[in-house]
Amino acid sequence: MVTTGARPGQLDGEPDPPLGKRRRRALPQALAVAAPVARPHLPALAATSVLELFGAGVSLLRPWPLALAVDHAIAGRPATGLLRWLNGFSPGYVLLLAGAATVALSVAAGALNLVSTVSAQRAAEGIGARLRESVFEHTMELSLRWHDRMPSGELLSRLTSDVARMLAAVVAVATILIPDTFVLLVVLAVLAVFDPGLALIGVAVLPLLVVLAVRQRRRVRRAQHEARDAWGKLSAVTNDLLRNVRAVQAFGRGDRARELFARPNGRLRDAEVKAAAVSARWSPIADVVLSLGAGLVLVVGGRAVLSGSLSTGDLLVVLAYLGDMYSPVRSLTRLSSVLAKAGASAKRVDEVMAASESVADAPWARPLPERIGEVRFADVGFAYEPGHPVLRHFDLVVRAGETVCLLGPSGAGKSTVLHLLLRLYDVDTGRITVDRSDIRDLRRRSLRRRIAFVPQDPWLLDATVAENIAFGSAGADRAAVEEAGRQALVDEFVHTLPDGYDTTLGEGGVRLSGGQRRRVALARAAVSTAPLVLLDEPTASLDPVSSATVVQAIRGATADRTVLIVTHDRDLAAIADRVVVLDRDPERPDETAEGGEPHAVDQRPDVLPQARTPAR
Ligand SMILES: Nc1ncnc2c1ncn2[C@@H]1O[C@H](COP(=O)(O)OP(=O)(O)OP(=O)(O)O)[C@@H](O)[C@H]1O
Repeated sequence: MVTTGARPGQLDGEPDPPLGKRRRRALPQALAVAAPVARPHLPALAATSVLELFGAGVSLLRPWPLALAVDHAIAGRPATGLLRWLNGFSPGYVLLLAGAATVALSVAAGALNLVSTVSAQRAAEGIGARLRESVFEHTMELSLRWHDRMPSGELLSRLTSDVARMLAAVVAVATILIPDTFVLLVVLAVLAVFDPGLALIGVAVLPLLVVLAVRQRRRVRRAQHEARDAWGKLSAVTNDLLRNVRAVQAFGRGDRARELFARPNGRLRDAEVKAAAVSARWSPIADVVLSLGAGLVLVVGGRAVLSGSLSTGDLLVVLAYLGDMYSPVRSLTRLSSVLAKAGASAKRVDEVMAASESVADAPWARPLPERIGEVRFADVGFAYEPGHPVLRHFDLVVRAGETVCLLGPSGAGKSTVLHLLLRLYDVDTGRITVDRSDIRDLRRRSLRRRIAFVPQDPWLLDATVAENIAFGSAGADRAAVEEAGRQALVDEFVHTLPDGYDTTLGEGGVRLSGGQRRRVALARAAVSTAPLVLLDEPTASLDPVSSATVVQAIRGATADRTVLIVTHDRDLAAIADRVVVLDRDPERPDETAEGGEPHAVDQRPDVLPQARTPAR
């Protein structure tokens, strides 16, 4: 479980320092991000590496049947050492044995490779699932200010494709790094024992290769950074356009949407082409350098065969081992490219994981009791953007059991008042108290559990009507859901849906009308037994008859509860015990784009909106 916490002394809204100033290099960064979630899968990865080692060991035996066939069966040289027992057999039989051994070694190596690849993939998928879970959990804890800055499409691309690239690196490390390093070392040792001179000639090209590989890795990483960023931007734009497909079609602006899509799409194409070219350039370079070594061995070894100091079979074995050595060298340099890609992705995932802007619980935070009394905003100041205050010196008291209606012009900050009480954002100055306790000293979860909230844009999940209503209260059973549906007039339309309360609503509740969505959101509040109810324009987009019924329903559902309503609806305002106008103070200078600063004015509901009393 990855926990989120603000840096000591960090406030909500205080952004994290620029990444470059505090982050690690790409590879350690990849390890730092993946290590905590990879730990439980380390035994499986270790088992994979052991299987790969066996596979590599079997592969290393492959040249020997060839030498057997050439030297003993074809050239007629007597076998020595461990193979002396073959001398009693005919050349045909030795050839048969060599052929059978070649097949058997291939089958064994293939089987080991299959098992190890499946096992590595399984471990990697386990790590991936946990990593995605950790990143997701972390983002759920991050402040809305952070989410306001981070486009959801960009976040989605980090959560999915960047994590996938990191997994590719995990699999590659288990299946390439460890076994191939082993193969390389064994082949070097065998070559050194077998023919030290030829071995030295063969490996002389390796330092050059290492220098080139390091330079290549840097280039790949840079190109991959650009490509990953381009991916993120395209995802963000696509997500935005898809979410607004109705607006695009309604305004007939498919051309503009195509234009908006085409720009990041083109940039991604260019970035990917560049990244692919950088990666592709490597393969021929490595091959040329390696063939240089093999060519030298062929010349020097061939001369030794001609002079009789080396057998043809031995030269073939040296060349085969050089081939065996070059193959892991090639894959190790390719691995460096995979790691560079993973490093670029890890940086993007780490950027999310390292974000610590959260409306965090204070270490001393305590739970809020079940029953709550007075809610007070005292001299509250708040700005989404520095220098653009939305609320300043805002005071409001809502007593236990009271229904208070918040009125005011669009943009005055009414919804913001509700968001601050929910601690979706923290106040910049002043304080909000519940029963004299500053809400920053209370556990967020307990605070939010004591509040039923109907937002202005009802957020519905792609789930059934019943599941959407039950979202308002963790313990709600079917009977409670249907009762809440009855109270919020969901009953009126639910029977027209194909599966009633079990109808899936589609993304964002797209299968419902605006008014129907609002009723489902109201039912969410009705099903909750929270003592404090916050309603943001609950009767908007309802027809007058439904609105009147909903007003009555709200009355019934909120009896004995403390209610704060934001509305422009006079009928709804009439049920309030008190009306507070959140206005912009005309006597103060215009410091915001839209006018003066907002302040609260109490009014009696029956004299709306002319008469005003001084701010509380
Ligand atoms: N996430 C945000 N980031 C930056 N500014 C925001 C954000 N949300 C709201 N604002 C700004 O804060 C101001 C108050 O917004 P708020 O939604 O509280 O107004 P409101 O009184 O509820 O308006 P309405 O009656 O139109 O719903 C507006 O000027 C708005 O542009």
